[in-house]
Amino acid sequence: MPELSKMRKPDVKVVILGDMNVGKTSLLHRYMDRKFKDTMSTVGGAFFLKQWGPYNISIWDTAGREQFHGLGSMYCRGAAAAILTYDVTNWQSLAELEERFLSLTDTANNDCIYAIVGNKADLTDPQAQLLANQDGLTADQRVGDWERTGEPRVPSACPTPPASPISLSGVSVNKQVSREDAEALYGRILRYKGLEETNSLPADKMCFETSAKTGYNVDALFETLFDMVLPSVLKKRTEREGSPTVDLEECKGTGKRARAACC
Ligand SMILES: Nc1nc2c(ncn2[C@@H]2O[C@H](COP(=O)(O)OP(=O)(O)OP(=O)(O)O)[C@@H](O)[C@H]2O)c(=O)[nH]1
Ligand SMILES: [Mg+2]
Repeated sequence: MPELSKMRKPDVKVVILGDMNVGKTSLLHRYMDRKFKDTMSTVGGAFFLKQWGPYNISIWDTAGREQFHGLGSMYCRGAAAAILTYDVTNWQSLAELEERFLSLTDTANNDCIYAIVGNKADLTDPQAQLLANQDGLTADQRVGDWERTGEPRVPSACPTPPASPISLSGVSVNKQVSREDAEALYGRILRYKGLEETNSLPADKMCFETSAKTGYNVDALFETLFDMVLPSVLKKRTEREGSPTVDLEECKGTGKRARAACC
């Protein structure tokens, strides 16, 4: 792990928000460490550093618990992208994004981009679950939300756990939020921000369904966003260095899988 003191200041900031238990920390672990790990409910916030080509991206994980709500706008300050995360099996977690988390992004950059992410797709989507079976995960790693050990949590995914791992033929259980619901929320976010839909990134590109557990769509989420924030990175760097020109080719396709530091 690179020493933080030797690392350059991050060029751009991405923040992940959403209700407790939706899987924000798990998504970050899956992306950064390539693993689905046991998590503890986040206290305050934490950040990860990702090297993306020649740039450093800081990704801020936040706590979904109500008691840390006051810190949210601080974590969003200066963000170039916000990942608004819900749990596809929990309708309330989508509603909370609008009711509780959207206003926190008032401190983000004016040109901040927004992704709406429905996590835990492995619980509802055969394709997302299939990856788990192909991944060579152990039965232990495949256990669901409700069976994990560690700090007790209030399970929001399902009121009652299934008796056995969900079979591919029966995975459409408990899906409470459709893509259309997420896309409709994206439209409302644009309106809240005073943005025209026609001049903004389209909803179908900015709404993702992911599984931190199987890895489904996780790389696509982060890497699509990183590519989208590059103009913001370049603008910031130009402002900082006072350079009138930037080389857009410089940042394409290099070091995409570079290891990142986290703390
Ligand atoms: N089935 C399934 N469970 C998941 C997935 N992602 C996370 N979980 C489980 O959901 C629970 C909460 O995950 P976290 O990543 O800690 O959730 P969080 O959003 O960071 O929660 P806070 O830190 O409290 O805000 C844990 O039991 C995870 O194992 C997923 O993609 N699929
Ligand atoms: Mg967390």
